[in-house]
Amino acid sequence: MPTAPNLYSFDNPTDLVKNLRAFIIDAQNSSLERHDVFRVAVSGGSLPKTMGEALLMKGTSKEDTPQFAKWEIFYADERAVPLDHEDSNHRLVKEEFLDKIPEDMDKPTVFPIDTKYLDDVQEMADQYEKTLVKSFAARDSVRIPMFDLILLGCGPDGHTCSLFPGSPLLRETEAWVLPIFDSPKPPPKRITLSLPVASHGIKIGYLATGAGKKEILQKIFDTEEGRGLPCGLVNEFAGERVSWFTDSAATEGVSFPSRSTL
Ligand SMILES: O=C(O)[C@H](O)[C@@H](O)[C@H](O)[C@H](O)COP(=O)(O)O
Repeated sequence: MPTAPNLYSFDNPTDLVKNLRAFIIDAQNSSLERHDVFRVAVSGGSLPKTMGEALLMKGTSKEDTPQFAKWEIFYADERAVPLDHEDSNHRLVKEEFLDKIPEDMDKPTVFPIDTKYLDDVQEMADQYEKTLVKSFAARDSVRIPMFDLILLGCGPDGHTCSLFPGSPLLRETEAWVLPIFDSPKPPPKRITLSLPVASHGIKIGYLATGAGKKEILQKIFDTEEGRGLPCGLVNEFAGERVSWFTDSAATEGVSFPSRSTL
């Protein structure tokens, strides 16, 4: 029986960024000890900017420094648009993080979508799944890929990745990557990790800050209905493997009992 997710609520953005960094570096260090590679999946939204802020701070020791040469970055969800399009999650990650990595540091290996398949999102999802198979199955022969870290956001309706409330995609048990043709959040065509993969990370970090997240966090943590929303399902399946990085504006009124700081 999984134990409850961790909900960290910070009073100021600097503390949140520092703690998010510690969480990511800790996940990196234990992954490198285990298999000498750090496989991370990231979402879009507000996450890439904060992730950039967290990882571009100077480290104080080797243990406190990102070893980017060993990082493999995948997309937890991506919009079916060119990589330099304003809606592209890859563009966001590139501008907010990758392009800002100092010259004297190594660069992560990044796996963007193949834009050959922009007009065929089913094929795009299948091809992205093949990219995962190459990285995971060859090394680990796994049924469900287990990312070392999955960094996600939470939409105002409780969606996560591009898994939206009520979507039949939430029932998927086999595929690793799924196409979306009619996303309620634009743009409509996307690909996303399936729920089993999104909730299978060794560590899962959520970023949800600001008063705009207050109602949905209350719902997810305090109501039965919220526990059935995509973010609530990740909480339920992954339990203590999930850590929420939030601020006081977002958690005001949440009565979740194990609220704490790192
Ligand atoms: O590409 C996307 O649309 C995202 O991956 C999506 O799942 C996002 O993470 C949430 O909508 C939260 O977004 P914010 O962090 O901007 O609220």
